[in-house]
Amino acid sequence: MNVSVVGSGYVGSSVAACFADLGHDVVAIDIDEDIVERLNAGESPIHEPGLPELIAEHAGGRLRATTEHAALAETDLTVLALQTPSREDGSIDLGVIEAGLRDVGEVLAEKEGYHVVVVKSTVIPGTTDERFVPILEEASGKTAGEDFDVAVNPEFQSQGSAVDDFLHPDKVVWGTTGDERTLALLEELYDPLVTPQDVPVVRTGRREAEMIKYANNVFLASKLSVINELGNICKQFDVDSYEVAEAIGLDDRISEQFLRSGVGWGGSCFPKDTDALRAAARTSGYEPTLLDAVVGVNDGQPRRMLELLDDHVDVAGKRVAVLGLAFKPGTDDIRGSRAKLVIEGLLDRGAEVAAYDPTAAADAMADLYPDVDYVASAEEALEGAHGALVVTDWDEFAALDEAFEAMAAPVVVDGRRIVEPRDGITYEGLTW
Ligand SMILES: NC(=O)C1=CN([C@@H]2O[C@H](COP(=O)(O)OP(=O)(O)OC[C@H]3O[C@@H](n4cnc5c(N)ncnc54)[C@H](O)[C@@H]3O)[C@@H](O)[C@H]2O)C=CC1
Ligand SMILES: O=C(O)[C@H]1O[C@H](OP(=O)(O)OP(=O)(O)OC[C@H]2O[C@@H](n3ccc(=O)[nH]c3=O)[C@H](O)[C@@H]2O)[C@H](O)[C@@H](O)[C@@H]1O
Repeated sequence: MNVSVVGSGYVGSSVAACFADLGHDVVAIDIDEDIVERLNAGESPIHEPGLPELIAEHAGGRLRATTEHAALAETDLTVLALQTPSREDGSIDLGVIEAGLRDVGEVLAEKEGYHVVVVKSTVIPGTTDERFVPILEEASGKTAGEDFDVAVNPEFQSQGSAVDDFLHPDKVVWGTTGDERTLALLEELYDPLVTPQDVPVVRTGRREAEMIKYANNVFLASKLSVINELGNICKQFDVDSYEVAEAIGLDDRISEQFLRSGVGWGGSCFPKDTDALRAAARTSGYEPTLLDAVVGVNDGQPRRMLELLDDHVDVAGKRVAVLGLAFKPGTDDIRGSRAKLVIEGLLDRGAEVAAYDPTAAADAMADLYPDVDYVASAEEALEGAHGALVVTDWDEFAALDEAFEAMAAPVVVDGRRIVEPRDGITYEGLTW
């Protein structure tokens, strides 16, 4: 089928390439000319394993990109993958997505035939019913449910494994009003994915689909804060929290996944989604006390890391290595990265920070912290350092060995349990 994807960032570019790979003709629309040029040149606009290969294979064939929203008129269905960032107070900022919806609505005004707009962005329950549908009706002059429809289809892919997650999902969620034409188009869109793998499809209402996305992310973030708090308590009692996690993970009701404790969860979504849901809950008159604590524990982890370093060295005026800047391995994204709090803590202490990440994450970090020395290798960061803080679990940090010998004071505080303790270094695990 002919599909348009509006927004070709982290989600949109992988979703567009994956739908093309599933056999659809896809046009990716973005206002960023650089992204459009790269996609049309067969290049990935982001660092994401497997994505360059898919884009190279389909660009110029089933995948094309444009800055012109008018292209969506030639498609049956438009997937919206626009950003929904946080405002200062943590609440969701709908400015970009609402502007994008107006662009879409203006094209729908001219289009003949039924069209479905699929909201893939993460939005607070009720947003599609109460804000998006009226915007589309006003911009198009048409009636939802008659001339066009809006469905909610949240995305559960993780950065660093987005392509694999998209092509092998645990579930697919379709929030609709129950309109048969809309469901038929969603079935056609997802059939090449769900039928061969028998993927569970959750057919639900739009508000429920919106909430399912938050519940999924906030539950996982909460699970991490629980294991981080347990890890902090383990450290007090000289207990290895990873042994504890391995044992409790054998209980199917707990499950082994998302039990890696350490410097905490970051990323483009866990922080913004927990904040947005807390803010929305408060506005609705409900105090989300547990979720407040979930965020509180998370914010405390980088501080604990710095305090562990303080126990061994006074870092004022000394070089300290920060290993890893991306919020997780497999991505160059620094949104919500714990490295920011770690760097800020070190700069506050008057340390000279030498930071390394294997991806282009350093370029983005340099805009925020220009005084940090961004170096080209972990070895270079460690050379002459009076301490090393391991923030991202990149595999290459596990392979570091003799590099620690070049440190001026070999104190390693590991926030991800990626470095092996060894003779010659003072090793502190954050939660073990
Ligand atoms: N990043 C992730 O892994 C995941 C993100 N999500 C959700 O998906 C949504 C998108 O997130 P990201 O892809 O990370 O955002 P992003 O910021 O990487 O991408 C958004 C893209 O939309 C483009 N854009 C902005 N206005 C436009 C317009 N009017 N017309 C066309 N393009 C426009 C921007 O240039 C940008 O390339 C968010 O709601 C997020 O919460 C959901 C699951 C995973
Ligand atoms: O809405 C989103 O954007 C996405 O958010 C997360 O995906 P993502 O943030 O890309 O990556 P995760 O693997 O979930 O990691 C998030 C953070 O948790 C941390 N984490 C993860 C797992 C773990 O055991 N311990 C741990 O500290 C990671 O280091 C990272 O900082 C969810 O896992 C996806 O399902 C969701 O679609």
